[in-house]
Amino acid sequence: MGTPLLSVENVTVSFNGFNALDGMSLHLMPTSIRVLIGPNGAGKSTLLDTIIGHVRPSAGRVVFKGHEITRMDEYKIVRRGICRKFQAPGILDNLTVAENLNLAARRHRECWRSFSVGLNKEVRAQVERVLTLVGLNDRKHALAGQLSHGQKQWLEIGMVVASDAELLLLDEPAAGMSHDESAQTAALIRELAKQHSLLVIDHDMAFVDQLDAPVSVMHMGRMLREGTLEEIRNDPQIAAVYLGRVKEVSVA
Ligand SMILES: Nc1ncnc2c1ncn2[C@@H]1O[C@H](COP(=O)(O)OP(=O)(O)OP(=O)(O)O)[C@@H](O)[C@H]1O
Repeated sequence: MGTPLLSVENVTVSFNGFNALDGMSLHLMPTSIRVLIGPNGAGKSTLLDTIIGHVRPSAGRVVFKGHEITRMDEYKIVRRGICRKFQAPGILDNLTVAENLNLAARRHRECWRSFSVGLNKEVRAQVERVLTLVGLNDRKHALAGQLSHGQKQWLEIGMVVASDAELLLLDEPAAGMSHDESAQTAALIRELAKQHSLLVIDHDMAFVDQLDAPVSVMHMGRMLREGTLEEIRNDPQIAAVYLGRVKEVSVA
């Protein structure tokens, strides 16, 4: 087994004495997808917040590409190659699709090389590559505000990719999408996993099934179980932690 891209080791996060994460551990290999599920309040968002440096753990460590990033400032973690996409799109409605991608690609590169001669050419090439990847080539001159809900989500995923993030943290990327849009989003995530790693929170088991990836189940701030979706579905302990929501886990 190779070296993980990301290791979360025994992390504890407390809010006023309550442990939202309580000795949580998770390892993610390069170019892989991991789905994170768990009942409400299990600590999934807090885990993503901790990885990106938004909340500080009181114990444990987070290691990314061999370097400890625990308690590092959020902007430094982003520069190192981790990017989080929230459920609500954070795109600029009055700019075109290409302009939004251009901003994302440029912002990251200018942090590193303000005086680079080849910057414009490099940014343009990156924008073209991402437009194709997220399937928005024919919408590149459209205002982002005029896109459908699904297209907005793909644009935002594209912005994360344009910023050269190696690890993408996605929070319910297919929420509110039609059946077809969900399927396209799952295909996009599988395509992205050829070059990136993705940690995806989702509650929609039909969507999780399409991702065809290992599933980690969180409960009360820790890892309860890891396995295939099939193994998770057939595990009585997992059905028990979901209480009334057993059906959601067991039905495709
Ligand atoms: N800033 C905060 N201050 C106090 N408590 C918090 C804070 N953030 C989260 N919590 C608590 O920590 C626990 C874990 O919350 P978290 O949002 O990480 O769970 P989750 O698994 O993402 O849940 P959901 O699926 O409902 O989004 C919850 O009990 C929540 O109320």
